[in-house]
Amino acid sequence: MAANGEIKVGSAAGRNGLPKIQTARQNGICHDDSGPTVKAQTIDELHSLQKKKSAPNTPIKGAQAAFATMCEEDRQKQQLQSISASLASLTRETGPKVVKGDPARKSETPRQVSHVSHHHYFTPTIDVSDSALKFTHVLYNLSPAELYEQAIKNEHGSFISSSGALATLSGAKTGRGSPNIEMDEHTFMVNRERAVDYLNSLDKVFVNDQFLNWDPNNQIKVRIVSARAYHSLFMHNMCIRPTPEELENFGTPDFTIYNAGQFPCNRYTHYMTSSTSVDLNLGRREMVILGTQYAGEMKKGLFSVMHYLMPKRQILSLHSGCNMGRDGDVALFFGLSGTGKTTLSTDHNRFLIGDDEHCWGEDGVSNIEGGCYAKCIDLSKEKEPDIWNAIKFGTVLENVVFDEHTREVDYTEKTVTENTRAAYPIEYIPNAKIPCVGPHPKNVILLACDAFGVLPPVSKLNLAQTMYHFISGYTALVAGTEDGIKEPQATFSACFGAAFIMLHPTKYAAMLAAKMQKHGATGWLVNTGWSGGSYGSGSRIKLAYTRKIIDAIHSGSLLNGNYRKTEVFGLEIPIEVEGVPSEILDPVNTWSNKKAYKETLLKLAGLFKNNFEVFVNHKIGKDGKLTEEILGAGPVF
Ligand SMILES: Nc1ncnc2c1ncn2[C@@H]1O[C@H](COP(=O)(O)OP(=O)(O)O)[C@@H](O)[C@H]1O
Ligand SMILES: C=C(OP(=O)(O)O)C(=O)O
Ligand SMILES: [Ca+2]
Ligand SMILES: [Mn+2]
Repeated sequence: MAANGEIKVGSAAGRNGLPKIQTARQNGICHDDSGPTVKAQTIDELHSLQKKKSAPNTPIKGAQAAFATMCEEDRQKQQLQSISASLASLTRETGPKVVKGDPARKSETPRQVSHVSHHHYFTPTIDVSDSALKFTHVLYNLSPAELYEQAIKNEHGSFISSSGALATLSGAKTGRGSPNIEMDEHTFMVNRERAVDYLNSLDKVFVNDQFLNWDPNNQIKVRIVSARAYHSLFMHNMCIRPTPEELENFGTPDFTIYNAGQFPCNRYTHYMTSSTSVDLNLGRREMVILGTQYAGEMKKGLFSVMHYLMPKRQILSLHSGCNMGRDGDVALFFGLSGTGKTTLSTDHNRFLIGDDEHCWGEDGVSNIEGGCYAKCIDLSKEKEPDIWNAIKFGTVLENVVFDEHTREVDYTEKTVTENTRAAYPIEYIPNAKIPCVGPHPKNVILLACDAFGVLPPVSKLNLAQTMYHFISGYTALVAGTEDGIKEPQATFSACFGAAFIMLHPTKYAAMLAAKMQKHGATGWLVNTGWSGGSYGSGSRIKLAYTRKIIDAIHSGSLLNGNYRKTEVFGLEIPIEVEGVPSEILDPVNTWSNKKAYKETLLKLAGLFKNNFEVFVNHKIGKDGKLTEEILGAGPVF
């Protein structure tokens, strides 16, 4: 019998097969079977015992507890002042009265308020409007578990999937628009005030203080103020997560996002053509989101900021995935959305540095982000096991459809959108390279999903060709027409990221050329799109084949193979690649209608030529000869 009166469940089964319960006795008094008494007088106290205090909210350390408490109070005060300043509207000097914690957890609020007012900080003063008297509770850098609870309690369409991910809906917008950068200051301020007033009107806002860029010398501090737990968890996953110590010394952010995505912009405001607006102000180091809850806006908005800040330091910002082999060979994967950056950089045989946004500086490459944002449409465990396994507790799963009872996700479902996504911390990929930095790239792979089906599955590029295709930034998506007939639609997006670049495309191209030359990197063009015909008659190149091609690039075996040149685009294509049927390496072989092939090839060549027209009068870097070569590196017909 247990001395303290606990209940023991006996191993001997009773007559009905269930374990026999031995009720403990003390001093001959039979106790009830509710177990040891807890040190609580009320149910609230009992609940409070459940939770152990932890960093970063109360980092009280050992014998220095008293001292640490004082520092902690000061630190909290400073932090709240900083957040209040972030939320200040333009008509007031300070922001709302911010309080840490969830207003729903009533027991916390008075303690926090009295604790802070002791420091003469939360004494309400009559200000210009009633809104200034209002408290806004700040949920500061909550953990994924806390954010799950907030989302499930308060946000419609939030559920736990069978694998433990947080399934959410982004609302009416399920994809990205393009951000406004060239609007006037006044209009920005109108939108900023609208977003800030909206956020201040809420009982609680989420604040994330995090970092961007794994290169410690070029890291920036970002603050994200948002109204939804979904947005807070998304950024928790996508940005670099500070340690408790780093958070303690965070100070003032370098850049702040105000995400008021549930609230529309005012369409009577100058420049506003819809109720959606994503505005970047580099001078104020702020971004304002109104009218769209698509979380990708935040990540790509910050990426634009990096495209401005990094080149000023001679660091090239890249819209690319990046991984590294066991021998330290680094590859970059450029490409527009859906071309395979995330899929192909997530490679079980290599170390993942990042799937989407990188910097290339003096010492090598660094990932800007702390997480990945994978497309989930038609995701399969067999073809993409690492991404599949990353969809677990902590991961945000956007706009997917699942069984209402089992919460099993059907990744083939496009009912909400085709752009279903998973956002997870990079360490959810087993072979992530932490810290996410690596040496200078050896291979620069340009990905195009050519739905016309005329680009070869792989071509080796010289430097001029690499620049030509980098500046062109081609891919072809499949868009539905009014008739419902789907046909390929060419997209050209300079530097594979026209929406994010802040300088003229040739500036980034010149930097890339210089770095590739200096470090002896080889350029490749890989078509992850159609083979055997355009969309409709041909089919998408098997992922398994593309992986074999990529393997051959990494290993160096493709560099030393035999090549021949294609007509029109003048691309060097290999005669053979291990594990890939040789006949598919030249697309003409895969088309049964050779005339249709030639017509389609010339059609695409024409689109390339038209697109490049705007660049013909630009010099690329200081090298006049390279500029000439680049202009000659396009299709000839
Ligand atoms: N041959 C292929 N190569 C790369 N991706 C392919 C291929 N065939 C099909 N896919 C699919 O195309 C999508 C590529 O998307 P993703 O890797 O997220 O692109 P990005 O990161 O460039 O936006 C994935 O859903 C992937 O499964
Ligand atoms: C987040 C995005 O990036 P990608 O599709 O390149 O992964 C996006 O385009 O919305
Ligand atoms: Ca993209
Ligand atoms: Mn991606």
